[in-house]
Amino acid sequence: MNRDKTILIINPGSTSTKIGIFSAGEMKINVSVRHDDAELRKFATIWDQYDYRKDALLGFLRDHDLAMDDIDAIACRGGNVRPLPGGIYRLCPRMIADMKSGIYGGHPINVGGLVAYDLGNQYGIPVLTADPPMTDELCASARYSGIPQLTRTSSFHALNQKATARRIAAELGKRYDEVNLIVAHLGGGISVGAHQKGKIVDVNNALDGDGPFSPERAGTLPAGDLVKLCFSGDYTKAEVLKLLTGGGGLYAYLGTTNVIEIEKRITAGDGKAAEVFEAMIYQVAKEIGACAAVLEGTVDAIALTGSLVYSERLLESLKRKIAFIAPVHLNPGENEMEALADAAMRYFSQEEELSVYAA
Ligand SMILES: Nc1ncnc2c1ncn2[C@@H]1O[C@H](COP(=O)(O)OP(=O)(O)O)[C@@H](O)[C@H]1O
Ligand SMILES: CCCC(=O)OP(=O)(O)O
Repeated sequence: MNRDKTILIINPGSTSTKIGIFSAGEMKINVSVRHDDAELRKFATIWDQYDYRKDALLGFLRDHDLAMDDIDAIACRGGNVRPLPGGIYRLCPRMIADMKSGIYGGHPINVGGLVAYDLGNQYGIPVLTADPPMTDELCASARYSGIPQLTRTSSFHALNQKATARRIAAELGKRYDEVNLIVAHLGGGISVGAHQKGKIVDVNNALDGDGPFSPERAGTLPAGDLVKLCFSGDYTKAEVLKLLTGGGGLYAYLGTTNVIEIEKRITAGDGKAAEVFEAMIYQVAKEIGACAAVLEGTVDAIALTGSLVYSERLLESLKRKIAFIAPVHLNPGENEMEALADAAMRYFSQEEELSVYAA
């Protein structure tokens, strides 16, 4: 193992930018810069966040007395590229063009990918990603929507889903490809995946109006009513898309994505906040139940991960609804930073070959 490499890890989420430094075989620094709703809402598109997210990164380096010349590689979580097998990829012009096209989704990880790519070019170092969000292992049935014009795709927290699943399998004393797991990533976006013997055979498209609603996303909507809303003349296409991603979910009902703030309101007796928060948990539980059916009832464990897992209120309610399915394992926060560092080290030690991005 090549232990002398220093890796800069960039992980922009919808409500945070996580930045890390992995060096001499361990994670030396791992910080999460939280972004205020008001701050992020100043930007009309995710691309307008380029300078903002880059400044957060360069500010982090300055604060820790680091310079880009100290860095051997950058590892980042994204972005939204065409559906691909899991693995380690080196960001390339085709990936960047696909991120910029917006065809595969518009999430700040694209901006993070571009910031990383530009810095990589400027300093002549590789920029890597691993198990990006479009990692696609869906089974044939999962691709059907109900009309041939629309195909279900996977766009989700693939990196954390896989890393968490491997960790839970190890806790069970088994290999990942020996177990059936349900993993719920509960963060700014929510994804619930059915992992069958090492493959994520079904998962909601966490970005684009599918699955449970989340702090900032609408999740699945009543289709007929959505069509009427689109044609009502009251909304532009961009406004409707914003309702699905960014302006949906807890934000739409309560005006904030900040769950710590929402919990304070609930404790202070805010009945609406309590009802909306409970509705989100209810939808997550339903999605977990659906994954149990996909796995035909053979579920070794359910893993709950993401920052919402720090909420005792959420855990108490969610566990009550799902504990009958399988033992519930908690993994609050995420494993993304370590997973990206591990991938970069596997690249340097040539333990794993780079996957090639399809033309
Ligand atoms: N200690 C905590 N307790 C409850 N909720 C939290 C806590 N910390 C963060 N959150 C909530 O978790 C969500 C962000 O989750 P995170 O996994 O960090 O996602 P993202 O990558 O989307 O930024 C936000 O809604 C935030 O308010
Ligand atoms: C494309 C899915 C990635 C995602 O939704 O990440 P966050 O929940 O961190 O915004």
